[in-house]
Amino acid sequence: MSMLPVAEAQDRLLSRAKPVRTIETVALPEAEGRVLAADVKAKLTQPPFDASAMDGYALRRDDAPEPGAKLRLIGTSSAGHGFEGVIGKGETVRIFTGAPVPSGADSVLLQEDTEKIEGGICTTFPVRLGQHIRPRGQDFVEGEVVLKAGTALDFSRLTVAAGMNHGTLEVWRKPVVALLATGDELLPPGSLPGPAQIIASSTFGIAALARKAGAEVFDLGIVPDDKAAISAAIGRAMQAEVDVIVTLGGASVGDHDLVQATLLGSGMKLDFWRIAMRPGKPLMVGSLGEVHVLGLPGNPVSSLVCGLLFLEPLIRKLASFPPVRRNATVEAAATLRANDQRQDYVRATLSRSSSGVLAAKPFVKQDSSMMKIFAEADCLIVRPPYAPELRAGSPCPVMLLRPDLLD
Ligand SMILES: Nc1nc2c(c(=O)[nH]1)N[C@H]1C(S)=C(S)[C@@H](COP(=O)(O)OP(=O)(O)OC[C@H]3O[C@@H](n4cnc5c(N)ncnc54)[C@H](O)[C@@H]3O)O[C@H]1N2
Ligand code: MOO
Repeated sequence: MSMLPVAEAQDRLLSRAKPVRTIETVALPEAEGRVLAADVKAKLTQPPFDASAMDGYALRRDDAPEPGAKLRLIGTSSAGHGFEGVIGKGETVRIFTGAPVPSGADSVLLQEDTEKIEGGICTTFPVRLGQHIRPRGQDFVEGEVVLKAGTALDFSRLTVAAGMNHGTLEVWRKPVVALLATGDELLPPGSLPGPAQIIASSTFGIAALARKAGAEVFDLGIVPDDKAAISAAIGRAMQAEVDVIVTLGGASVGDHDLVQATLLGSGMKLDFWRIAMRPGKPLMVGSLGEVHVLGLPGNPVSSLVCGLLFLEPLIRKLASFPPVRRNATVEAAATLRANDQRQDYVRATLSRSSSGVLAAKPFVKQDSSMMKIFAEADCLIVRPPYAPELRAGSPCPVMLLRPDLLD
């Protein structure tokens, strides 16, 4: 039985994937995690006026070059309430952080560097010309392109977008991923399973992966191993104009594995089926018109590993995000035996040795139905096809399951 190498399967899937190019206008709070579809120009200049950077006194530097200068207090400028007059020779205005610098002033002296005297202040520190003033437009000026199309919107980009006075932003539509769990034995969590029934779990992990990668999830629920039921669910996904259909289970060769046959009957073009990997061998990839179809194996760990290797990169490409960098090299904490023809993804924990080196320790049992071990794992040790024995202490390639949690 011929099996496609993992890298070739990934390339074939991704080379066909085109980023979604429908524009949506969304309110700023909904724009987090989205990708800009157009350049964003500043609608105003920031700061809109020369502003004080400190609480203190606005003055003319020539009036107080050295400590001991006495200045007459003629008013106050606070944020939102500027001083309308002009500062003349020997005069000062009380000023607060963010307040407009009054006309005539060219510097701000910290209040800590002054002493109050009758009718004004006496300086206790030399003044440098222009100190503690933020010039108008120091941040950005009206019409300036501050965020470019293609930028992913996170906390700092949303802040500057708001600061530029944008209440809405134009972003690419999220790819929509339909999820369908198949199997007579499956029940949703919270149900009372009968003797031959189990809980459908992998939908939740795949949905979480898909959302984190930038997709909107359309849950088609659970259908029995029945061609008409599978076909009807696929029809609902097509009608909803989803970008990707993901099926869970029924991908292998058993009498009840009907997913591929049903999809072919619905007009699916099969791209490939069966990958030289463990777990996840029965993965199937095809297309229904423009819609990508991924048939994931039923075993939860197999589904999730296929999700990490195929679904996540697909969604990120459709959503205009760069791939997640999950690959790292650590040390093997145990000796790993020589591999066969399938690329092995070995569940392992990571821990730091006393010398600070990260080492991956494989779980003894690697059955692809075992969710608990997968939840405890930090990484997958990647064992290429026909890799020779890897001795404990050797460099060891891994795929990180939670790359953002690694320091
Ligand atoms: N004769 C062969 N048998 C099998 C082969 C093979 O090559 N020849 N491949 C094996 C491999 S590898 C895998 S992986 C499994 C995958 O098979 P299916 O995709 O057809 O999965 P199912 O049979 O539907 O289910 C497998 C297992 O997983 C449970 N399951 C299904 N869906 C869910 C779900 N949504 N959440 C949790 N658990 C689920 C299901 O009850 C089964 O226990 O095939 C091997 N067989
Ligand atoms: O390839 Mo299967 O995914 O080993 O259990």
